[in-house]
Amino acid sequence: MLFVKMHGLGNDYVYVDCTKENLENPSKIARRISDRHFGVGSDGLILIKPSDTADFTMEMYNADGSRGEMCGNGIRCVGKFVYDQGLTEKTELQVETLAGIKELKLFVEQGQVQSVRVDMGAPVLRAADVPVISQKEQVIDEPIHAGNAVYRMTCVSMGNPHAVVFVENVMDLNLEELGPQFEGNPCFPNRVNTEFIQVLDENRIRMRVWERGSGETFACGTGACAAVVASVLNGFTKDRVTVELLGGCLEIEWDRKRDTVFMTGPASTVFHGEIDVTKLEE
Ligand SMILES: N[C@@H](CCC[C@H](N)C(=O)O)C(=O)O
Repeated sequence: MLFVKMHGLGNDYVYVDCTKENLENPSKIARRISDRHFGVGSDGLILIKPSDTADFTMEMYNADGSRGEMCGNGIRCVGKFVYDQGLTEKTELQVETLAGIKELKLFVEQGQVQSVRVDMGAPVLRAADVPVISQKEQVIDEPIHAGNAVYRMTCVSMGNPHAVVFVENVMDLNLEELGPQFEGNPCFPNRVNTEFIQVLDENRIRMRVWERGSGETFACGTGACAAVVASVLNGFTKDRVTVELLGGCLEIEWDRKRDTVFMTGPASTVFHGEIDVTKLEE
């Protein structure tokens, strides 16, 4: 299998051109290839496929082999991938995902993709649609028990489910312990991605993330969008916010008039490789 290892702010995936390759059992390959000791090492696997309704389809798998409906950092890399590989010459693209068709704009200078802006669509707040089990119509600043403590969360779907939790200092948290307590909490029927947010000022937040199916990652694009929506709803920030993640910064804007969220950030290639997937051990 030919692949390209890419990352968006350190949120790294193995990308496969499935307009050419045919992968059987991608969920199993995702688990094996993501292993950082016995595989390539990544937060998951992303397949680029043809689409009947858009320019391409993005199919994403977490490191545990589960399917993600959407991936913000991944979709920027898909834009760079199809442009760099000559699968398209377009700099404005539509990519089909399980969370609908997303529009990408590639900023290219001297043939190099510098950054990608994605229209991530409208945030979904209705609890049943996130999904999160609650008596409330929307979960905004509501309590949740995790471990021995009570946290307050705001739940947002960006096509995939997110719980956003505001804390004093994100660097003080033990995410290996805390993250799974949110991810596996019975109030989230589809599990959840959890963003821990420290508000720096009304234009800037700092975030660490525990991703459903992959654990702590260096960045999460859908998570950064959910975090900004939650920050606005809780009165902490304006609509345009710089999100500081472990791997760098994303610019997020919640356009309230059009009710859509724009995400802008980089996409990087690490290396090209070839692997015999039948020899990967689990
Ligand atoms: N890293 C991603 C999100 C990947 C999917 C997520 N773990 C899920 O299962 O929903 C991003 O950049 O958005």
